[in-house]
Amino acid sequence: MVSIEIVQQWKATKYIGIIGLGDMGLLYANKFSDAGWKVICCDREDFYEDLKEKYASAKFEVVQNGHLVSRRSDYIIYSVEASNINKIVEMYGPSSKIGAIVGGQTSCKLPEIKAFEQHLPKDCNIITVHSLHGPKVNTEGQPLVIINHRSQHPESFDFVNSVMSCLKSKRVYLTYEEHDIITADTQAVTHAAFLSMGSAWAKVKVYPWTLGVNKWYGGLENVKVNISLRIYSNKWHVYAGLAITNPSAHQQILQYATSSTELFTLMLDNKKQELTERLLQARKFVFGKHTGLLLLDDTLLEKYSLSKNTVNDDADSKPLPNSHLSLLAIVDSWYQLGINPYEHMICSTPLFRIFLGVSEYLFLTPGLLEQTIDAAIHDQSFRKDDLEFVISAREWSSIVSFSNFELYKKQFQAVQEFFEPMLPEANLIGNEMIKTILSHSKETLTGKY
Ligand SMILES: NC(=O)C1=CN([C@@H]2O[C@H](COP(=O)(O)OP(=O)(O)OC[C@H]3O[C@@H](n4cnc5c(N)ncnc54)[C@H](OP(=O)(O)O)[C@@H]3O)[C@@H](O)[C@H]2O)C=CC1
Ligand SMILES: O=C(O)C(=O)Cc1ccc(O)cc1
Repeated sequence: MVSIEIVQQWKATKYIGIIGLGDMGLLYANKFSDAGWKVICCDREDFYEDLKEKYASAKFEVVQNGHLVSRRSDYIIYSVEASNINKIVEMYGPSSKIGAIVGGQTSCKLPEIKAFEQHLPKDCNIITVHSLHGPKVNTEGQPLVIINHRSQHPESFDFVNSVMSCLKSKRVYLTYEEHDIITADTQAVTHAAFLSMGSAWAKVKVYPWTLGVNKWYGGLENVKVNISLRIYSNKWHVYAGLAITNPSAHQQILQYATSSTELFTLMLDNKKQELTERLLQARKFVFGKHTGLLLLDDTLLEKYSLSKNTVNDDADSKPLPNSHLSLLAIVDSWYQLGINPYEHMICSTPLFRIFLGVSEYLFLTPGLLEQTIDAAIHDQSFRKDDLEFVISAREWSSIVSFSNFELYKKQFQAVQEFFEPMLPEANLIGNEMIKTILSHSKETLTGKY
């Protein structure tokens, strides 16, 4: 433990540098400077005049470029696009102050660490971080991974911990290899599922919340819509970077596409028994040891609908049972890959916890899985949508496997455009939903895992 006096001394004498003043860079710049640290930031040199004006009254300083940040900062954090990390570290890394600590915020650590090892002077320490949440989520209590990769002095690690403590996040100490495997299991596959739902809806040109109480109605459906739109309201490069640059993520996303295809084929072939046996095995593997309360419940989520309809408006129509292929496929994927998702809870994002919560609800609510399998086999209402979903899951998997950033961007932005008019409202409702879920699941999460 470092004494308060030492921390005060560090705050008075040391500088934190942030290269990349986008969403996450700005979050850190505000948090650190509010906590009394001296912070120097930059974004692209072309933006300097605008940024200087925009942040004239901020507590942090804006300078022209990464060279100027690097030569003055004792801890330098690269908060830039994952696909550009090598190029940007190559550019500014050699300007790092002698003995500086260097880290980054990119979501996959292998390319970041490689860039640091290749381009930083040998006297630099490498201690990198990853906040496992988006820029608008309260940092308090969320997981923050800290990777102490190369440090000459124990003090460097204490220093980074002192800086990060103002986020009040739950610090998790891992190697970069552990980090990348876990985030492939959690983040990458979660995004693949919700990206596939969104592109399937965009392809059939359906805003699912507009179909009255017949289809996609109720708590689980609200989660699918809200999270999918939340992802599409973000920047494509965040999702592309974390999936494409992480080799472990390719396998996970491919398995998700394969599970979706195979389960859908069993539905088409009317193989109810085979489908049931496969899903029961998956349930036993993933949820077999589950005890206590569920992470989420359907009624909690009922009110977060974008739909203006209520069941009373349309008393004659009954919601059609969904096959929930997207949720069946994730549990099957975990089973096929031998992944216990609860083991990753310490290092999970809000979206992953919600995805696990709704899957848990589907598999553990008495009778619901059986009812879902029945609908999947006998009810054709979601067949066309499921087909589009399978195609989309396979498309995303191919794009990621071929590491095609351009196609990723094109596909992402086409869907984004389709949902554009709804994104602001969806985000408001989605934020409320996430807040409720997170506060509801806090005790369950910390108590159980
Ligand atoms: N958004 C999220 O939810 C999270 C993101 N991350 C990771 O954090 C990193 C940053 O993400 P985020 O803040 O969302 O992305 P942003 O696009 O908002 O921020 C990145 C910023 O870096 C700037 N930049 C590009 N090149 C340079 C350069 N040479 N010098 C200085 N600045 C430069 C970009 O400018 P320009 O736009 O012009 O290229 C942009 O403003 C990514 O690696 C992402 O994966 C991690 C956790 C959560
Ligand atoms: O919670 C999620 O999965 C998000 O979508 C936000 C996010 C994006 C990238 C990260 O590296 C961490 C969190």
